[in-house]
Amino acid sequence: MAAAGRLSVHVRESPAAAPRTLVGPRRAPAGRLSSAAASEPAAPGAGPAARRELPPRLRQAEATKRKHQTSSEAPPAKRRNEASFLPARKAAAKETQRTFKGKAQKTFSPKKSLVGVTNGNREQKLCIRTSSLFKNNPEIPELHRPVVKQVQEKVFTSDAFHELDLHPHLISTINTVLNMTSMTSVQKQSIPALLEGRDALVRSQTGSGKTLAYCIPVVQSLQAMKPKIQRSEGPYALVLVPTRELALQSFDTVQKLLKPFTWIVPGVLMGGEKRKSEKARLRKGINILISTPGRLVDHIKSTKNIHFCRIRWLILDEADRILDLGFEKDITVILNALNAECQKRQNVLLSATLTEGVTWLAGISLLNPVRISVLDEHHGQSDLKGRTVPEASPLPACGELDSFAIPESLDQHVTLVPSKLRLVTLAAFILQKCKFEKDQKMLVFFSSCELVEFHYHLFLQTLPSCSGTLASGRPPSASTQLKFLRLHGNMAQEERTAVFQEFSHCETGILLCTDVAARGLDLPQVTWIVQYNAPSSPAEYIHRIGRTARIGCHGSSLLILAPSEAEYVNSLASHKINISEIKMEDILSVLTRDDCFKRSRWGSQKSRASGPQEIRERATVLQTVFEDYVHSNERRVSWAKKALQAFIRAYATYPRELKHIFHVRSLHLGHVAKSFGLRDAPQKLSVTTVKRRKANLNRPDLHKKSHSTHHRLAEILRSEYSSGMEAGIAKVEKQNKHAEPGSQPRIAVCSQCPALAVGKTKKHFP
Ligand SMILES: Nc1ncnc2c1ncn2[C@@H]1O[C@H](COP(=O)(O)OP(=O)(O)OP(=O)(O)O)[C@@H](O)[C@H]1O
Repeated sequence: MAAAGRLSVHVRESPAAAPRTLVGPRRAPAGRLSSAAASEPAAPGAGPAARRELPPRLRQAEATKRKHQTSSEAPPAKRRNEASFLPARKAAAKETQRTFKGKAQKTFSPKKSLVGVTNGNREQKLCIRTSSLFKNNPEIPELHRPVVKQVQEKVFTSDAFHELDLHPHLISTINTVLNMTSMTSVQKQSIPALLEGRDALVRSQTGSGKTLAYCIPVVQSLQAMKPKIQRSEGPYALVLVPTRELALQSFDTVQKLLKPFTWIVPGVLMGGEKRKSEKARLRKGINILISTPGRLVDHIKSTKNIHFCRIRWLILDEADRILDLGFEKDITVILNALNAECQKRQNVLLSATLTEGVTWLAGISLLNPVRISVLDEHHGQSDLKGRTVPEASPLPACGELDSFAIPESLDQHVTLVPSKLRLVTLAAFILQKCKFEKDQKMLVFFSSCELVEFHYHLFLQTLPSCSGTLASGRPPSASTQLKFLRLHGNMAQEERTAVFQEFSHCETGILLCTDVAARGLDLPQVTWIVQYNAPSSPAEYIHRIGRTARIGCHGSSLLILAPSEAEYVNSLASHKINISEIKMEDILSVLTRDDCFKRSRWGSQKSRASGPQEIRERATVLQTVFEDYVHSNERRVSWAKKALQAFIRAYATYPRELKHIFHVRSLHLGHVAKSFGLRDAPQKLSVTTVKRRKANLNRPDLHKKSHSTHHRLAEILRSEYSSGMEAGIAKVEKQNKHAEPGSQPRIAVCSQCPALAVGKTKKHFP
């Protein structure tokens, strides 16, 4: 049952097949989702009395829909007036209509595309029905992309590590074990400042070497302590990171640096492991402790052998995420525990994105901090000579909060795709890059665990079977075989770690993931980042795309937006993020390179379509592959519906400042359903939070609107960044792991951390 104030989406089945328009007090356009459901919508298939209660315009829409009942098409949806922010691309739109405008539903037989159909009976399965993908779509607006000058940083310096005053063994480890000689800009600025004993707030672009920027000073200072550190003395340095994978990665780096200093013991606490064995390791002693906040809180509360009296360093990597929603209670507990035991330590906050949260914490927590920000001197904000910004300006200037540095060698793209075509466009893009191009490694970001699971199984079961004959007649080579992996917060830890390792080491592959992979992960040779669901903030956009183009390498990104979301490009531009457009048609055109998407009409006759018509037909064949898979049994249909619900749930959690772009009311349920391989929109989908909120209008105590939004967002984040100790989750994870592809996934609802009996501390640090 959903907790009060939390979004829940209810789907009630009804025998009628036609998609429903939901009716609420604030009426949505026909076919669009209305989140306000105070007046109960007339049920599909409900009697005439119920229908009579609909306003005349909607009654008409209902009638039109009944006419369309055999197709999954909702009646033509009236577009919202998008001209206010982007004038319609009239000429181009006409062209699109001319070339892509579909006829009504057609009958055809997709060649070699029927999932679960063996070669023998494949040809017999004719007359598969797929409604038109290219009909009644909203116009794709012309993207008047403002060209902005991106903030850029210089990654490398010509200065070598041996120029620093470090232990010779540490320098030789950096040179020989890590294979590094010159410092990056952020390392050149941070290492000396931290070795002076200063607190610091460090910002530099993704993939610029921030991990070593704090690890080297920590190791240098701890190895120099006299008398030598004893393992049994416990933690001298505490490193907090938001995810388990990042904890593992940072642990790996620290371990390498400690090779010559065997008396210093590093350790990682990250959930997923048995609490008992972590307790045992803590008892033996860990000197550099790397942990996720949730897991550390669990130990603070339950492990006697954890103490912080010798802590000299506190590092918050990805500080803005750690201080963000969902972690604030954990951080409060940790800081209170630290402050109770140790009085003097060095505090370091690092991130590629400096947000208000970090600034606030820096303001109250860092003592006489140095701010290190690597920015291009051409922008007049730089300090590339290696100087650090003096105490007089420890915090960033206001304007700096709004723009982020982006790796110079990162090409960013956006494509506008109507909802119905999203799934085929994503699949075509994956095929284009990972089947027809060599050595591509791709990350695809989704908004929730359920979406990752759904698309993972769907693509795993369908796309490799589409890798039949290329248009050239050649069979695909082994190197063009598609390898799908997935990573999200609801997976069992062993599987998460295995996937992380596998994707790190493989040369090609497609990792479908949630934001659990957005922060800090250093996955080698990633060439493409695809954002299938837009991120909830520009900072998250930066971190997601930052998984490619690291440390001076080249990389590309693609953001997939619905036409109604086009304004998001302007929103990114206001943060100095520059994106160029790729046309959806150009992505779909790759399907003409693969003969398994060739359509044959009525069994044998090949389609003679060419150009845009051929692309349209092949996209329809691919959509049919997906729909066949989803509709091949009831469990898969219900699974797709759950994924659709999860999508809408996540869509409802965009922050207020983005609601004018991403609002559930602008979603067309029938069209969105197609992007989940559903032929019909689920019946009576209602988002009951709004209803509940309405009902609470007379309850001033429940008026904390922003709190409930925060709470929902925190719940979602928490499911991604959980400590791994939540009761019951392990069981669900295990069941999911062994679930049959396409079977009903059990969705673990990660509970909030139990209420913590610690009040908010005003001053956390000495
Ligand atoms: N001086 C250096 N020379 C060569 N490679 C380096 C150097 N410093 C770091 N690297 C490599 O650069 C990559 C990125 O480093 P790191 O993960 O620390 O970046 P980051 O700034 O923390 O990124 P993010 O903001 O995404 O967390 C790693 O593979 C690391 O080994």
